[in-house]
Amino acid sequence: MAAIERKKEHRVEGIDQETFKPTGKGVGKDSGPQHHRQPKRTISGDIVRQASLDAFKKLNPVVMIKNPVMFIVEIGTFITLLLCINPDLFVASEAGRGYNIAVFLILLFTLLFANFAEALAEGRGRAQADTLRKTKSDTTAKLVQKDGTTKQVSGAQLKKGDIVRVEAGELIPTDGEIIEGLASIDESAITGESAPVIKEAGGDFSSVTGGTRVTSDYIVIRVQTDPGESFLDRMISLVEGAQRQKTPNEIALTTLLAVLTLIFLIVILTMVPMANYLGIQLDLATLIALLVCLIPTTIGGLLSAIGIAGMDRVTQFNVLAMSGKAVEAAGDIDTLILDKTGTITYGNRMASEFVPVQGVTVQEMTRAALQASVRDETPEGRSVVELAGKQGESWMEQEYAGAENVEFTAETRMSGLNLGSGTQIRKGAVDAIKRHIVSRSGRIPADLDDIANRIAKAGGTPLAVAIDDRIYGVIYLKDTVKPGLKEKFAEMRSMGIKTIMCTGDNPLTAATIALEAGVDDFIAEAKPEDKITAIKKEQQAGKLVAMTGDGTNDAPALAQADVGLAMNSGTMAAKEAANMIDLDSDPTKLLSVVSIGKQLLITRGALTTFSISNDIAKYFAIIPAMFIVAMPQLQALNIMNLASPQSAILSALIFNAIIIPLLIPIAMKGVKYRAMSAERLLGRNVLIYGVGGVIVPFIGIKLIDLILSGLHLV
Ligand SMILES: Nc1ncnc2c1ncn2[C@@H]1O[C@H](COP(=O)(O)OP(=O)(O)OP(=O)(O)O)[C@@H](O)[C@H]1O
Ligand SMILES: [K+]
Ligand SMILES: [Mg+2]
Repeated sequence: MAAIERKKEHRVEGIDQETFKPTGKGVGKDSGPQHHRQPKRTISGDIVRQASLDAFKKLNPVVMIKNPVMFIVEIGTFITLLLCINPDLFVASEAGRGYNIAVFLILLFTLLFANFAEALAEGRGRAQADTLRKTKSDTTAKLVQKDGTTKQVSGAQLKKGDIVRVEAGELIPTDGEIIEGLASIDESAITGESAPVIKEAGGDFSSVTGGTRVTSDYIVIRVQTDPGESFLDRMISLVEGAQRQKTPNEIALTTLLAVLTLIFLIVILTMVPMANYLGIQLDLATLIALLVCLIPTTIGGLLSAIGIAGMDRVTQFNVLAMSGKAVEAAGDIDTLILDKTGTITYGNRMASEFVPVQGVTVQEMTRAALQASVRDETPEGRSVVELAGKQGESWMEQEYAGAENVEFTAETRMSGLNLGSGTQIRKGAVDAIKRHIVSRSGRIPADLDDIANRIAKAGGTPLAVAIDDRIYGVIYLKDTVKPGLKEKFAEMRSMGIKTIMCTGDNPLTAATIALEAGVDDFIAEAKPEDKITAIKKEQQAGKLVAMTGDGTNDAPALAQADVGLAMNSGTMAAKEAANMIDLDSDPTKLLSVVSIGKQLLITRGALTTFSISNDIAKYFAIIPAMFIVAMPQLQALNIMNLASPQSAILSALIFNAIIIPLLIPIAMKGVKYRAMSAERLLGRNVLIYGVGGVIVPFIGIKLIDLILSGLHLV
């Protein structure tokens, strides 16, 4: 009935079966021009203007206090502002008003630069959120009512459970599951991919996303989310950073920086009585300048920009990360577990041959396969009905009147019908059917295993067909491995990541596909709980585990994994359980996410190293300047030979401020990451950012001092 008619309609529409590859986009190098990634978002003038404004707004102390290092700078800025008004406000001071104003302005810019970095990182996401919001613009929907008629309602009113009809050319109003129909859908608003995908009721490709457009045929969907909770809503709040929370790593680093700040504060406070004892009058603006130079303002000012930019980079790869924590975890992944069908292969397993066992004719086998599949709404089931139809086999609705449908589950790995007459028709994984037949004391045909093995060795999925206690033969389901996987998995191996394919299919098919795809290991005949067990086993061995999958049966495992990457082509359940969604449905995308995660961790480490090693030069600039008048023997320390004590302090403070915007590009783009061992990477970065952090400020401060004194400003 409906199934066959739909298939016909679909052929009339001229959709070639060859192109019926719902997930076959953006994979590997071979995808070529077919794949249209979103244009790389650059920083526009608008974003810069908005970020400059936001930099001032973020001066609000209530916002600032979340960043302890910069909050201390803000207090210092406020005190120097008071000193500009009255230099002798707290203690009598010899510093002139001009000096106080200079310190105040440099401190103010230090704050603004740090705020600007954060606002700039946020700005790109916000621009993308605005674009997405346009997609969400008021849609109307055809709500299907109880009596079957439709009524126009606003898309914003739709609730979970509502039934909506969407025709060709219309926007899908919100997320749902197709319950009737098959259509090609343009998902470019969300994925940036312009080639339409085909979605249909039943199976793993039945979920549709609000904001995408039906381009042919029609579909009837059951709404799956309440207002404000759709995928598009979540995507908007994600890219705009509304839900951004500090990751555990970030919190740890913020705490460490706060402790460092406190230590320097104590050191500076104890300097005052010491200096008094030596008869040196330290002036307040200088003490504040010294404190600000020594506390880790560089990393303190760039920390949140680094995190935001990392998330943004993931989005640029067309991956939605639900949390920064997941991105960081990706940077440390040891094991990757992948689902087979729909992840490693395209997932449109299609019946390609009916192979009868000895004593059964091809026609009998074809008929048995058709009977076992007439009510099977999965893509596998439909493809059986279609192939049988092509071979001239037909069936009558009345033959099945009163038949009970046995739906496919990943647990039983079988599907079929129980006829009113008591006849049981089944098809399913060969071992499952064998068990079923043995339990009914039936006979296993001698050539069954040979047929199944031949199909499995070719990488196909064999499905045995049985009526009552007799096995008729095997359906050959063909599926194609996505191109370019082998190279990507090899790259993962070189990064020390182990790949394991976990499939419900038999061991032989699994072995063939595993070899073809180039994974390190595989687990066959896995039920959903076996996938979780596999993940837990790795986790108990202290490994961080990533899982990619697309099916409803993958959802629990996606939730258990440290990084769960769902294919956008998959079910809503999988997408909800995962903490990342790949809009291109490319399992090797995890490689890019791993690189971005590592890059994020490395960038944060590198800039922290740089920030702290900067202090050495600042000591040499400031300490002699403060004490040299009273203690000429400190002259030995005055290796930088700066123009005057005031010039030394201002130069160090200016360097401290402008290093923040100078490092914004690195914070945003991330430190260059190459696939190499963790130790070598660490060594390399300590060398560059540690040694660089010592040398650069010596040069920078000296240069600023030369300019200031050259211009007779100090
Ligand atoms: N519609 C169906 N009717 C009967 N049996 C099926 C059907 N679809 C799949 N099977 C059988 O059940 C097995 C497991 O199902 P399924 O492929 O969904 O598992 P899985 O764990 O998602 O693994 P993967 O997606 O990696 O192949 C299949 O290998 C096949 O033998
Ligand atoms: K500093
Ligand atoms: Mg699956």
